Amino acid sequence: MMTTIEKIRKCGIVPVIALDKAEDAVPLAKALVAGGITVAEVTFRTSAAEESIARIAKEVPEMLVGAGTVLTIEQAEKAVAAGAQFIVSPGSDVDVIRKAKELGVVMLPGVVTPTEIIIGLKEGLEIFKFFPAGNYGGLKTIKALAGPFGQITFIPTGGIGTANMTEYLEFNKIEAVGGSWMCPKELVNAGAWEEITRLSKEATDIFKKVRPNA
Ligand SMILES: O=C(O)C(=O)C[C@H](O)[C@H](O)COP(=O)(O)O
Repeated sequence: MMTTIEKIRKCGIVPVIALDKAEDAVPLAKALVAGGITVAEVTFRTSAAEESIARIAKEVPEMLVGAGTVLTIEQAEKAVAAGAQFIVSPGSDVDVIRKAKELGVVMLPGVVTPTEIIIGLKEGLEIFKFFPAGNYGGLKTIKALAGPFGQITFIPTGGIGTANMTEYLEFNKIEAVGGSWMCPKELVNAGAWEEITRLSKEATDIFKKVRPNA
């Protein structure tokens, strides 16, 4: 069986999902899967997050579902109880990192500075979300961080899309790229599932071109 990280690596793309209605969770997950995306980060930015994670975990078993924007240990507990298999946070909080470990799920805390990376390393982590990637220097900054921190890898998120995902994926210290471009809120709220599948397929086609052996 593949581990959570192996699944993320194989998919190469982590869609960041914000759902206003839990009823949209399963159709959205199926639209992503139809376009080849088998990972989803459902953000705790909306109150529908918990129920959305539960529905995807139950009804779309081929999807690896995780929770995003997890800022507190309570959210981490709720996410994992609902079925989240990984936890993403925009930043690094030691309590949340430890809670994820205790709950036995992968934790991907957000970092942009060496100090934040050192905090994560101390907690035994090796994979970090680099967020918001575009605003903090993108690939150039990731390459600079990879110098002193040769043992770690990144999932950059923020400001990534079809136009620049290739340059990120060409760097071997990048596990996958994250973003919301294939499932923007307007399309989700409009129930534009076919368009989301089309955008997902476009992204997975680019990923496969850069990493044909993933
Ligand atoms: O909610 C979180 O925890 C986040 O980290 C934010 C998202 O990852 C970014 O908003 C995605 O960035 P875009 O693809 O530029 O929309």
